[in-house]
Formats: sequence, C-alpha cells, structure tokens
Amino acid sequence: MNNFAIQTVDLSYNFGSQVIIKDLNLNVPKGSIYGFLGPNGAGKTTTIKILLNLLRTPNDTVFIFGKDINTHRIECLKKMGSLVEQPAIYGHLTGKENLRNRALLLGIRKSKCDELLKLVGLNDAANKKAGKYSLGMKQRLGIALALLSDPDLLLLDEPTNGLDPNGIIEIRNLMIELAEKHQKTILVSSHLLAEIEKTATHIGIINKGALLFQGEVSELRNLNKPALKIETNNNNLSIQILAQKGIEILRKDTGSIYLTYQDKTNIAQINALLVTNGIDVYGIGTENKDLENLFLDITSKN
Ligand SMILES: Nc1ncnc2c1ncn2[C@@H]1O[C@H](COP(=O)(O)OP(=O)(O)OP(=O)(O)O)[C@@H](O)[C@H]1O
Repeated sequence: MNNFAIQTVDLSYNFGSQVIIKDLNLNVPKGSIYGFLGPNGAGKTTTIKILLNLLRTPNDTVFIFGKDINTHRIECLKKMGSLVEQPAIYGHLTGKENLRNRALLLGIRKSKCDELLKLVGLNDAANKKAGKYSLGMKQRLGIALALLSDPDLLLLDEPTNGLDPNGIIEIRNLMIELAEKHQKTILVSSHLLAEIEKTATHIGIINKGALLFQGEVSELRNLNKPALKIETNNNNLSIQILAQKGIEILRKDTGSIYLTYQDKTNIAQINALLVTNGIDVYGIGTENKDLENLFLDITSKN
C-alpha cells in the first residue's frame, strides 16, 4: 500500500543546456498539506508542470497515488486539480457562470457549482462579474474551478502571491478546510516560509532545482536549535574563556555572542564561568532563530 499522493524518483529537467531540476525525490504523503518552498527561480513551477504532465522529461519518474503518470496519464490527471500561474477566468462572466461553463464541458452537475461557491466563500459574489473580483476572490474562484472534478490532489502554485493579509488568511483557511474536512492532499508552493508554516503539515525546500530539506514541519523546527545570547563588558575575552572550555561559539555580532547550550543548568554554569573569570555579564538569555532565517540559511548553502 503506497501512502504517497505524489512521488518522484530522481526527477531531472533541463531547459536546453540549463539544468532546472536535479535528482528530485519528492514524497508527498496522502492527506498532507505539503509546502513546496523555494526562492524565485528555484524550480517550483517547473516541477508542478512536470507533475501535471504539462512538461515531460525523457525519463519521467512521477507517481500519482502510486501510478506512473506516463502509463496511467488520464487516470492520474483525473485525480488532480491545479492552479498554476493565473487562473483561467472569463472576466465578462460571473463567478457562477465561469463555474457552470466549465462544469458543462466536464459533464458535471450544475448544483456542484453552488456547493463550490459556498466552499470557497464566493456565495455572495456568485452573480458578480469575475472581472470585478479582487485578486483574492479570483484565486478562490480559480481553486473552485480546480475542485470541480472533485480531485483528491490539488496543486497550487503560489496561490497567495500578491494577496493582502486578509486574502492570504482566506486562502490559508480554505486549504485547511479542504485538507481536514474534504480529505484533499494539497501541494502548495511559495517563496515565503512564514506563509506556509501555519498551514503545512510537511515541507519540501528546493533551490536551484535540488531538494534541500523534506519532512514534517516539526522536523524543520527541530533543526532550529535555540542559541544562548550573552552580552558582557568584554566579548572577545569571553569567547576565549568559553572556547577553552570547549563551548561552541555560533557567531558574534557588534554587542553579543551566541553559543550552543544544553539546558538551564548549563546556562548557570556558563554564567558562573564568565563571572569567576572577572567578566561582567550584562545580559544572558536564549534566542530562537525564526523559521524564515532558517529557510534563508538552508537555501543559501547550495
Ligand atoms: N520556458 C522556459 N525556458 C527556459 N527557461 C525557463 C523556462 N521556464 C522557466 N525557466 C527557468 O527555469 C528556472 C526555474 O523556473 P521556475 O519558474 O520553475 O521557478 P520557480 O521556483 O517557480 O520561481 P518563481 O517563484 O519565480 O515562479 C528559472 O531559472 C527560469 O528562468
């Protein structure tokens, strides 16, 4: 029994001679909200297009719910809904008409459109021209269109790009509802960790086409060990004293030094060590690097 909605095996992709995706092994668990993160140009959209079979490689190794996309193309595509780049919306039609047109094409009952308008919070704006929708409303209509065929898996490429804080919260809540109440698996790309970490259960971090981290959000947080921040009257001498005792100095800035520590007792020992060596300790406390900085650290290393 395969527990992954998406699996890729050593996926690679070139545009001409430029390597865009390198040996990418994505594992997106069923039922997860998988935050696919990376700076601009990292290869997120290209990967999503490969997952949707819009771009193909000579040796595609993409499995959707355990099925090889090349040998089970239609079956795989039926399981997927997507929002990539701009949603395909007709501005001169209302939100409801946009959905009904697509439903007609796909042979889906009309009542499904009303259900979806409600689900994405566009009930009140159903009869308004979509051209007059805000960016956030357009994105939500795009998600409703992607949901028409009732796919198990949604691929959303930067759905919150350009949205104001309210629009971002609405999309975030919608994704949580879709995963928790409707058992959808969602892969959502972003270049901002802060936007994803509140929603995602799993994270994959990509840069220059290579996967740098993949795991549960808690595993990413565990990488984020807190540091002990100390301010003294003589930071250089303090560093020497600490280093002689084998304590690892993480970094220093103009006023403070940052080091590793184990627990509260250890903090007291470090303080005592400095004081007994004649150092005046002005301040000592723990500090967590925020996840955004951790993300920058990870992506700047390759
Ligand atoms: N059609 C194309 N022809 C040539 N190069 C391309 C093409 N599409 C994308 N690229 C290049 O592939 C790389 C990855 O682009 P991609 O759009 O997948 O990144 P991304 O992570 O989605 O970035 P963004 O957040 O900016 O959308 C970039 O260097 C881009 O210039």
